[in-house]
Amino acid sequence: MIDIQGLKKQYKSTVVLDIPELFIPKSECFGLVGNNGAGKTTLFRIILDLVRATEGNVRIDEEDVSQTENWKWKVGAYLDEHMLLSYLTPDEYFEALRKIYRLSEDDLKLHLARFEELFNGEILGKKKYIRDLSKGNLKKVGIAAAMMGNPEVVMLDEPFENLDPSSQNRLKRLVLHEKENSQVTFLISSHDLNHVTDICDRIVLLEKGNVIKDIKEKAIMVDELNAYFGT
Ligand SMILES: Nc1ncnc2c1ncn2[C@@H]1O[C@H](COP(=O)(O)OP(=O)(O)OP(=O)(O)O)[C@@H](O)[C@H]1O
Repeated sequence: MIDIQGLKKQYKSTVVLDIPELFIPKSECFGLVGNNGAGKTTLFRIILDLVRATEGNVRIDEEDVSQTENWKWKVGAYLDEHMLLSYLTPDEYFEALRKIYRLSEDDLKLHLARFEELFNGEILGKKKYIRDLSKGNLKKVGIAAAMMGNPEVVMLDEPFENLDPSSQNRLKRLVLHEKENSQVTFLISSHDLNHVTDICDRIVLLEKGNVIKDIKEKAIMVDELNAYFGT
């Protein structure tokens, strides 16, 4: 489904990402980990064509993301708050997305009902602008937005960061429920080794832009990562 070939990103003479080959099949819950500056966000930004690779390409269902547009309707993503419209309230924002995705009002209600527990009464009907939300609540809006319109791929950059412990567990349950009930392919970057290993089928570990581990066996994930990170 997502096929990465000969991917390299360079800023001046520094190579920040170098991935000869990486394939992420449909329905996989793919976890991406690595220390600060390892290249996780850069990889996500290249997949979304927010930055261009220096060499190589990313294909989603055979379509080169830097050359075509149709893949955009298959992908939902939340990388950071720049992806939100901060002058709207969350209700206005979801309504705007409803129109973009051509969903009915009932579809939107159904979608948002899935997030009721995660929103914890803090997001909807509050008449508070997105720009005034706490970091955790901003993240919740972004995640709910990324999952709108039945995307085939959902990309979340550090989704557990800034969430309180109950919200982290609620988000985990939400992703696990989605995994069980749909064919969505998740790409999740995280510094939280426990959460990411709990929900992901596979973990790729980046170090200085290189894939140094690609772990597909659930039983050894935690030990392998603890050994690497010294945790
Ligand atoms: N526009 C840019 N110009 C120069 N260097 C950049 C630019 N964007 C990213 N980098 C560099 O690319 C490298 C990878 O950064 P990236 O943000 O992808 O890492 P990350 O794994 O997401 O880190 P973190 O865990 O801290 O969020 C870093 O060394 C960063 O400084």
